[in-house]
Amino acid sequence: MAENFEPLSNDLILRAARGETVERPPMWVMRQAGRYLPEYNQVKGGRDFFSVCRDPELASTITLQPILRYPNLIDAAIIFSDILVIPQAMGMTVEMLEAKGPHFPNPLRKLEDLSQLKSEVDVREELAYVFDAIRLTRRKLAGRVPLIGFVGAPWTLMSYMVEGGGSKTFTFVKTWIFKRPSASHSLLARITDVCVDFLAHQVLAGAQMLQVFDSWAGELSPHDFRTFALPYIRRISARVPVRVRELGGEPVPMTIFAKGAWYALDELCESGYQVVGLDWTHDPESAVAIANGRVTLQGNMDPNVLYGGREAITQAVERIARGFGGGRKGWIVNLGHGITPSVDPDDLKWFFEETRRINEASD
Ligand SMILES: Cc1c2[nH]c(c1CCC(=O)O)Cc1[nH]c(c(CCC(=O)O)c1C)Cc1[nH]c(c(CCC(=O)O)c1C)Cc1[nH]c(c(C)c1CCC(=O)O)C2
Repeated sequence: MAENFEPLSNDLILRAARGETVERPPMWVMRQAGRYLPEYNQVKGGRDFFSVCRDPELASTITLQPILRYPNLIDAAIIFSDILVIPQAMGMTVEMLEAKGPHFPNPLRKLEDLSQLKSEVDVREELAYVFDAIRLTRRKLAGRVPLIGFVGAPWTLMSYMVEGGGSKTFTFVKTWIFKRPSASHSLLARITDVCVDFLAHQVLAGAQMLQVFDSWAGELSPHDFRTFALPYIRRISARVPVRVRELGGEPVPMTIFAKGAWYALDELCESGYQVVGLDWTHDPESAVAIANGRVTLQGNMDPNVLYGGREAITQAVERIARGFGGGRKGWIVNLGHGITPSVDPDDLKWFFEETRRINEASD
């Protein structure tokens, strides 16, 4: 059963996601709890990344850090975790190497490698630590802002599982999809089942909005995106609300962020999500025209503008706010991808303050 938490004092992002006209556009940034924050580095210390994810007390503390540092500027928290907890729950070993990123010692290179995957994944048991972290975070947030849960999209997760980490060429995973399309579809379907169950249980634990990260969508041609990514993205949005109701909960708004899939914006607007995330390769004006009121858009300043200094940030924020038409309807402010580790937290504060100032001036 879902626990009773304090009512929200700020539900701006939920109203914006539902397509309502709001007093100002809500804002948060992807990876807002992370290495650019000295308080994150302090809490993490020398600890292993995934052991921090598995510790609900630490994970909830880190989730709240940006909310406490930027009071009244951020309109949502996102649970501190990682998209790679799913491959782990399915039976794979994933390590986070200092300064190198994720590493799978036994990636899925051959069909036989699939034998390391569990035939049945008990999400409630394997990922109980995420649900505990969500419950604890909701208690600590005490209704300040909604809490976002998330998952990696099947194509992105399959890429990591096959490549064994990040990649520049995606040769191994592309070998899979082009040489073994039918085995690829079965693997994507297995991953999708776990994603659906995981997202639904996050809602039952207290997640008030959900985001699906398809970080490697842009590596596929439009045709291959439609074949190997989009069907599973759609399956998730179709099944999660059904599964949430089955478990006795109420469905929540969902966001799809398919990085690099600018060519698929029209289809993403019809993929069953209330919010579509945009990376910085979109012109806000054209994206608004394509979306044409079907969804709320989220984004999309290039995170690297945060390295350009205050004047550059102000100019970008002004231009983007104009592009989204002032943002009283259909816009959630964010970056076009995650904030990177060397950003000065005061420059992010400037981004938030300038966004607030500009959107209030347009009243
Ligand atoms: C692709 C992906 C991953 N993880 C994630 C994605 C999708 C978003 C995207 O496209 O960037 C999602 C993610 N990872 C993390 C969050 C936490 C919540 C938040 O957004 O604040 C979220 C939402 C924490 C993290 N996940 C990771 C860190 C840094 C690890 C550390 O502290 O040592 C954090 C704070 C590690 C991670 N995890 C992953 C990579 C490639 C890396 C290493 C490189 C990097 O740091 O950017 C996989």
